Amino acid sequence: MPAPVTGPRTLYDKIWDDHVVEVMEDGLALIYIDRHLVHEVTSPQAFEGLRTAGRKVRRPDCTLATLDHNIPTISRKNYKSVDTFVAEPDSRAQCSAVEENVKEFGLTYFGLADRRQGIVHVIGPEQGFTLPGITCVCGDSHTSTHGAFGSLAFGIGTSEVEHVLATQTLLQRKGKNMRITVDGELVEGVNSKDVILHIIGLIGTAGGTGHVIEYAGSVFRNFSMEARMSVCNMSIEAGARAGMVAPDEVTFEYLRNRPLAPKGEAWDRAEAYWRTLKSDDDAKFDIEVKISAADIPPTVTWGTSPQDVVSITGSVPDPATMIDPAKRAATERSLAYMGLQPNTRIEEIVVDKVFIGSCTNSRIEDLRSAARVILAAGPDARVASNVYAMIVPGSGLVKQHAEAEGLDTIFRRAGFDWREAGCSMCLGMNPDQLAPGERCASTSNRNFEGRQGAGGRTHLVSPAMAAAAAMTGKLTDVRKYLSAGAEANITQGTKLKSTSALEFLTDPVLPPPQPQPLTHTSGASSTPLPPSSGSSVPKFVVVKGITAPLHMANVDTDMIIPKQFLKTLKRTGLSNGLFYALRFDPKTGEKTPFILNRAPYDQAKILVVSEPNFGCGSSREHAAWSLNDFGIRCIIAPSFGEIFRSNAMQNGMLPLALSPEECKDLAADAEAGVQLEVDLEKQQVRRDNGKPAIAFTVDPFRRHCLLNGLDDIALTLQKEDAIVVFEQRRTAVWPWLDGFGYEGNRIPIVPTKMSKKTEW
Ligand SMILES: CC(C)[C@H](C(=O)O)[C@@H](O)C(=O)O
Ligand code: SF4
Repeated sequence: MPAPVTGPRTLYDKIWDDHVVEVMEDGLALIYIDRHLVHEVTSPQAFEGLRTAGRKVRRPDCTLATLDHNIPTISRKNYKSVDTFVAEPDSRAQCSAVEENVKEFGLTYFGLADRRQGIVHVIGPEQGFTLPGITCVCGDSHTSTHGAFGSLAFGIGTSEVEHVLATQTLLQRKGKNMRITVDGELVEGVNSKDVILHIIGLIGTAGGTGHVIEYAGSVFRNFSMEARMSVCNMSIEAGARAGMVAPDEVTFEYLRNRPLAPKGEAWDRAEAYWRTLKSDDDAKFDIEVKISAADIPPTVTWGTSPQDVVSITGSVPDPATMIDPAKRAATERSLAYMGLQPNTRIEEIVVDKVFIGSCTNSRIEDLRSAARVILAAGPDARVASNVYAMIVPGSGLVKQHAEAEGLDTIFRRAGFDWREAGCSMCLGMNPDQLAPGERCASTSNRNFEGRQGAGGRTHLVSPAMAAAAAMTGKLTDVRKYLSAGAEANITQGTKLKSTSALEFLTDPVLPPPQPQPLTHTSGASSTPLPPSSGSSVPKFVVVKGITAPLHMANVDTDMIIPKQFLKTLKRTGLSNGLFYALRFDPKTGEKTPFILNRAPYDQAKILVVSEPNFGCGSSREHAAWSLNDFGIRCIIAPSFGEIFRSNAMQNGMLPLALSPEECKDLAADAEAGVQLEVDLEKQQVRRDNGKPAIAFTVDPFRRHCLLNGLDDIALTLQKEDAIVVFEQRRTAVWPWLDGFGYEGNRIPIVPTKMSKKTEW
């Protein structure tokens, strides 16, 4: 077991220590989860798992549900119900499933008729549901956003969602500490989005893997909460499951009087605790990165990974100048997908669409910053004739707030489409999508292939740069709009009212409703579900068979299973969707020569990836499910996206990290038709060509679970006594965390159903 930190501690160490329910022999810990956000894409199978096992939601008072990914962003003026409003049947089924689940399990829910509805990562902070010092999870990778409040917030897969719903805890191994310090003055036109894009460009999409990032230094101290959220949001794009900023006056000011934040004496107590939440002076970080603010330009992405960044004044990179063959091949592939020629000046790239929205940049400040650029361009500024530009506020309340400040008038007058809240074109699970070949300047966080629509091309930018691109029709240096003349335009133009968010946060805070047993009416009932993960985790002892090689770095989960396959209510039937864009020709639907389409690899049981960071990006457990459905039980790679890794193990699969040299060697063998035998019992990879076996080690607890087909929930339920003891202490030390909206809303804790004793 790793020695607990006894000397000076980091912020992460402190929050971790305050949440440990129990530590196992090998250092794995059961940690308590204070806040759980739920949305329609990653929760239906989890609730179904609870239902099948006859379990309840342990802490409805710590759980908040909404709809965000699948919903149309058209006007809700005539909104009556999800059934009539969400036209696409699979999206509708997921939304209806949430509506049934919140009733059946008695959860607080902000539905489409509620102005508090919005993207999970916007509404949590907005309501004061997110607080400093807490642990916060959601079946969504951008849960890292909430770390801006000095909380430990991270994305989880659907099996873990079920685990949290049932037990309010998670089994976790503590990560390492990384600190990124940005000091100095930012140059004009540079904001939080440029800062985080620059950081990802510097450390790479795997730079933070295995670490929790703390953002420190004068730049983050001077940032507003909105700006801190944009930075922490994209920690996952830097490979880190969580990012955080120590809470300070800015944090407290933002939270004071929010509906779900503590009030009165409880606030004073909470604030006193929150003030202790900072890294000690001599705390040890495993990695330190120091950046000078002056070195950060207005930044955009040119390629298909968030690390493909360049200054707005720069040019598209030239693969011919690259020595590393893997890097050269990846760049050539990205440029072909993006339809870009090497050395093209970035400011010459013409866009077709502009999207201002997403959990990165859809808050009031983001909208203000875009509006300011439009005002600076003068009263006659209009969206360029070649561009369709849309603005999608992050929540119904952000929308109302912006309208009260007159921002919608500025946008509409300039020709922007002003929409209702949701994830929208960030990933295009709803009708807001790019057509094949269309190019978009987007304030979202992912520029993966097909992310905003099959064949669509995404350039990630700040809201100010997006507004500038909308007006010129090209990627544009926003500094052009910040001259003295532009300043005069702003002061002479429409007078903006600055309004406090609190004016809109007036809805009463009610305790969660009583659970209501339901007769199912949605797709959830018409499509019978397979048993939950309950006790159905397959054992992994020895897997032997055809091994397919894959020579790609940073294979993201959008690539493993694209968005259109996330609308299922099941955990199975996804093999056709695996690597869909690579396996099927978009025009003819015919199979391509992709490795998994070719015999014998179409029967592969093992996948060997020669390059690092397999499964980065989104938390969709569908990535693991689709590989499993295809028949692949073991993936060998130099490194993995953390959420993917844990999702795979939750499904009885083995994600095996070997050295880059071993992976390259095994991939070359697989190319030559060599079959592998992965023996978890003996911790060996053997090959049938006589080369020596490769030894490996797997975390003892995980190995034990895989060998015996044990599921985490059953194991955790044996820890009921320890969980209750933790909850008693939590109520005594952090009383503001009990009860939805904390005050007078205490509800009895639902006792968890005990299961039969299973061995750890
Ligand atoms: C649908 C969800 C699993 C996913 C995520 O985890 O990130 C989505 O929000 C995304 O941005 O791709
Ligand atoms: S990244 Fe996009 S799709 Fe994912 S939660 Fe944020 S807005 Fe929604």
